[in-house]
Amino acid sequence: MEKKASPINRENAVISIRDLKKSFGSLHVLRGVDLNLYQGENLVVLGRSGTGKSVLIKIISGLLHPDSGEVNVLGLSVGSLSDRELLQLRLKVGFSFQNSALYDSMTVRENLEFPLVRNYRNLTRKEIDLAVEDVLDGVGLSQAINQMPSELSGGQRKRIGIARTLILRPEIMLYDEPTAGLDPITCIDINNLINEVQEKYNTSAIIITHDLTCAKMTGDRIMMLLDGRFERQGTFEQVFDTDDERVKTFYNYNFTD
Ligand SMILES: Nc1ncnc2c1ncn2[C@@H]1O[C@H](COP(=O)(O)OP(=O)(O)OP(=O)(O)O)[C@@H](O)[C@H]1O
Repeated sequence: MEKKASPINRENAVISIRDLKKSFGSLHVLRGVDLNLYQGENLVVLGRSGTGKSVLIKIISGLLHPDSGEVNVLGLSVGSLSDRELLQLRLKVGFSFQNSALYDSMTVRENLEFPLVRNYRNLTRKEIDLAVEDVLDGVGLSQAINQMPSELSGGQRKRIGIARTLILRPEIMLYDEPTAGLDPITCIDINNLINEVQEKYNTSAIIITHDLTCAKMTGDRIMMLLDGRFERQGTFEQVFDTDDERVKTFYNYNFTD
């Protein structure tokens, strides 16, 4: 169940965030967040529902604007980019959505082609086919190429959703609740896939979750959002080795290992 060590370059932070704040009216969601994601690292962001995990990754990908603070992604300050520069950056930062975001009226092949054709207009038919076949093989679903999303299981849809993000060969993957709504065995399959993606595609990743098995299996490092800040971070054991009642409650209600 423990994650095996990955080659991580701690000299190179692909994402660095300093004193990030974000409120919605009187709701102060992020109250001074600091974070470094190192090249090659799987970083798990844990937190109870509503603590601002999704807000954080939306800010990283430029979908939401922070109130204050510095957000640096692949050497670029996200807040100062033009719309065009932001689109270019988003090609390198893959966002794997909670609901897989597949188009129901398209086959698996068409779903995978879509981001490629939209972003790279000069590709040949052969290049597109090869990219689709490669990424499907990468997520272990070559046989599903002509199926419709409605014919797939929840776990398979999740895999195709990840493949659709991977087809653009992002340097960074942002996984929003990758195991939400899946049975425990399928969760383990998806956790293994996240680790395989890290290894095979050399991605750095932020994995947003409140699933502690997912955190333990996929995280090289874990950061826990508590009251709008990262108050605990380290290995799984380090994060939970505490008398802090907020952390103990989270552990006791979640973990059934
Ligand atoms: N665009 C928005 N406008 C107003 N409030 C928002 C907006 N986006 C998020 N919020 C609020 O910010 C808080 C944090 O939301 P967020 O979706 O980041 O939580 P989360 O930690 O991802 O929770 P979950 O695990 O349930 O997805 C919530 O109270 C939410 O209602």
